Amino acid sequence: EKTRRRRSPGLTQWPIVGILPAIVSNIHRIFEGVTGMLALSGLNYQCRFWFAGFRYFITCDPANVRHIFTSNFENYPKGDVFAQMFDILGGGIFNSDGERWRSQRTKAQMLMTTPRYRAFVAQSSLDKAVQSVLPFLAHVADSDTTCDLQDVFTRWSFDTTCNLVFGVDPGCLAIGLPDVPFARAMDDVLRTVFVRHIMPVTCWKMMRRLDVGHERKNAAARRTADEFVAATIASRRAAYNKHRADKSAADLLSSFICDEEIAGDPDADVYIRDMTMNLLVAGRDATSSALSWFSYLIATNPRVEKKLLEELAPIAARKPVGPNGMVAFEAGELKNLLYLHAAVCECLRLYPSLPVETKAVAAHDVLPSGHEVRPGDKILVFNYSMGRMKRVWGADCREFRPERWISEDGKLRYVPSNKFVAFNSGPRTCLGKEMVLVQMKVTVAAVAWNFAVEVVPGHVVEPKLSIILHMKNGLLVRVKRRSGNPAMIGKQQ
Ligand code: HEM
Repeated sequence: EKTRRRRSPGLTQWPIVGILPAIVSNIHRIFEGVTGMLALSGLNYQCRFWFAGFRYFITCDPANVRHIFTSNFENYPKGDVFAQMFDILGGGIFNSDGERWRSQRTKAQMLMTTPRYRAFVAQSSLDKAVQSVLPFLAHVADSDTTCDLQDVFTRWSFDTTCNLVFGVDPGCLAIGLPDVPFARAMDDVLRTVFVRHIMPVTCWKMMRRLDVGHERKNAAARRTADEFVAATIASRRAAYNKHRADKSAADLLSSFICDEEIAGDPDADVYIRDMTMNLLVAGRDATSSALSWFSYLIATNPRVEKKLLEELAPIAARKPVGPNGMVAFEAGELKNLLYLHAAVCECLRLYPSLPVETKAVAAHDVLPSGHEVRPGDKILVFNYSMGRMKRVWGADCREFRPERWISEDGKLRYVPSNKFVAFNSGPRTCLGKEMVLVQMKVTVAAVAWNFAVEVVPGHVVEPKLSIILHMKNGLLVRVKRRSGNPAMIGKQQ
């Protein structure tokens, strides 16, 4: 086992410096490198950086995931270093542990599961598909040019998330693709967070103090982002104070402002700032990553595309064709489509938007795999690798095969969340999961039904080195309008 580990095609282990040289030389393919290493080392890998005095435990073992995220949840907080790296999130839900996290989660969950909010998500997803996504792609198709679909979905996601969280659509996905300072500021902030992940803490803190490099850009970006959020909160509060009786707005900011418990908090504005900023960060990049990988997978798997269109055909046949010759589907119409649901899950299994999750260790513990962890250790759960383990998903684990989610009797197969980790597992499971599934289904169904998407030949699609699983070179595609005739299923015009 030791010899195999040392010769791992993933990352080689050296005396004293451990896998550090391998990480540095494989940084461009770190996700695949770690996956190869975990496959050879039995799903878990412990490495020590003796000279730096800290230890990492890397895992994609479902038994350990259950233990860390659920059974012994209290022992594995996010930790202080996480909160320092993500300082943009303030004291919000992502950055908090213990009671502060629990109370925010309860509040956010309560507001995000009301029938009114669900209806708002469903309607705004449809509106955005009809008013922005389809017209934009029609423009690209008619002008016979290429476009970066990842950029399209990042803009879509920013507009959609801003609308759901702040009740404002900044219009990033307008034809002409305008520059939106708030969106650019958020990109700069998240780039800095990634750099902080791979740089020693003392080093980036020093750069922050000296206001140089990424940290300088980050400080300016944070000012832009904070000003936008503060101004939006102030104007909504003013509007609420003026028309106190009107509580019709369904966006989350309005719900926070109307909430009497929050209003009684002397730090209500800080609470609302942190909460909305966290939801914005949570929603924006994860959803755009998922939509980009889904489009890539559909474009390169004609068999799956055909089955998806066959499932949509009976619904499309009952619907009137829009004035622009296109058809969009409502969330309620897509809710029970099994193959569509399976394809979305299968995409997130192979391309989880958060490829890695980090946890701290509060007290000494022995994991189900037998490995010991101690306070000060850092745990890295490799969601990306979990979907690529034969021991977990079988010999065809690298294939995009939605059928694996469907049982022999044609029902959705139950898969535990410690094996399908895209939305996290246990008490910190993603709060946006149901909402994202609605948004994704409405968007991908509209795109797939109306357009054939082809990746530009020679364009290299590979993961970017980032905390979010974006594509390094974007997703350069050509789109062609399809006939609205279901008989044309799967055929490009
Ligand atoms: C495809 C899209 C998405 C994926 C794959 C995803 C996945 C995840 C994952 C893996 C976590 C755990 C992160 C961690 O603990 O570090 C998480 C947490 C969370 N997600 Fe999502 N997410 C998505 C979209 C959204 C959206 C649109 C929202 C709402 C606007 C949202 C709200 C949250 C919140 C509030 C948490 C924190 C939960 C907690 O700590 O208790 N997510 N999500």
